[in-house]
Amino acid sequence: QTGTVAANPEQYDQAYICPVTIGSQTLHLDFDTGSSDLWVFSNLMPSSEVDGQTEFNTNSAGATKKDGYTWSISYGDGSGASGVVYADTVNVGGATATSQAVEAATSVSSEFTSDTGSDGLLGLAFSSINQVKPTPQTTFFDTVKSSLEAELFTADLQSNGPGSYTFGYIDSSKYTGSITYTAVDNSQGFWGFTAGGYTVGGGGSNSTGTIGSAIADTGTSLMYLPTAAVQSYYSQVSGSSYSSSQGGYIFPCSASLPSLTVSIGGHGFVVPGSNFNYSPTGSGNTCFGGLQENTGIGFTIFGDVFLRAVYAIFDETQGSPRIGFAAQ
Ligand SMILES: O=C(Cc1ccccc1)Nn1cnc2ccccc21
Repeated sequence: QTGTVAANPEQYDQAYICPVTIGSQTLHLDFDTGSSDLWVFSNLMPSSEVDGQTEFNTNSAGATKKDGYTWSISYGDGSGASGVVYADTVNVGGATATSQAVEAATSVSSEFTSDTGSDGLLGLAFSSINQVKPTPQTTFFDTVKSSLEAELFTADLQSNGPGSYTFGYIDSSKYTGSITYTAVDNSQGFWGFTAGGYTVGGGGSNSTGTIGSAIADTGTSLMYLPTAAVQSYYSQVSGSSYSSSQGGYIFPCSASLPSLTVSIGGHGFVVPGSNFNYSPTGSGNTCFGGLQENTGIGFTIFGDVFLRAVYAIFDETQGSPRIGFAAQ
C-alpha cells in the first residue's frame, strides 16, 4: 500500500498539519520527525484546555482501551502533554494501520491549547523514543512500513501553500536532479546525520568550519546551527543583532538576506535567503531570523526552514536507515 497526504502550513510556516482518519473521525495532526508519539486531543480533557480542536472520541466503537498504559511527553521548547492509550484504525492518505496506538490526551500545555490548527501530533522519529509506559508503542510508520510498497516516507514542505508527505513511494515530480543519500545515526531515536561545510551567500566558499551531527526535524520550525555558522551568516545581514528580549537574531524586515549553502553527502544544498525571514517580531519593523544558534538546545536541528528547500526521503529500505535530500 501507499499513502499521500497534504501538508498544510500554519501561519508563518510554524508547523505543517495533515488530515488523518482515526476510526470514523478526521483529525488534523502535526507530522513530526523529531518525536515518536501519535497523540490527540480527546474527550477526556478538561474543556479549559481545548480551544476549538477536534477531540478523539475514546467512546467510539473502534477504539479499544489499552488498560494500564499511560504516556507523558515534553518537547525541547518546554511544551508537553500526557494521557492514556487506545488502539484504533489510522489512515494517512490511504496508508492504513489497522491497530495503531492512539495516545488520547487527558492534559496538554498551553502551547497546544493555543495552537488552534492542530488536534495533536503524529510522530515519525524512531519508536525507541516513544513515551508510552509500561511498553513503548510503535510509530505509525513502524506499524505500517512492512505493508508499504517501499519502506520509506518523504516530506515536501512548502511555504504559503500545501506540500505533502508520501508513504511507500518517492514522487519524482517533487524534485530536480538526483537524490543524495547519507547514513542515519538513530542511536538517539532521531533521523540523525552529519552535515559538512557551509557557505554564506552565492559567493565563493567562505566557510571555515563544518556543521557536524544534526537531526532532520519537521516538528521544529526553524534551523538551529552551531554559533560559528550563525554568526558568520548574520555578519552578512546589515542591521542584524542578537536580541535577548526576542530570544534570537533579528534584523530590519527590509534587510537583504543571503542564501546559505550546506554540504550534505558531498552535495551543496542551497537554502534561499527568503527562507530565513521567519516572522515579524511585532516591534520596530524588525523580523525574527529563521536561522538561530543551537546553544540552548544541545544539538543542531535542520527544521522546516531547511526542509522547505529540499525534497526529503526518510528511508529504511536498506536495512539500516538513511536519509536522502534532493533539490526542488
Ligand atoms: O522541541 C523541539 C526542538 C526545540 C525547538 C525550539 C527550542 C528548543 C528545542 N522541536 N520539536 C520537535 N517536535 C516538537 C513538538 C512540539 C514542540 C516542539 C517540537
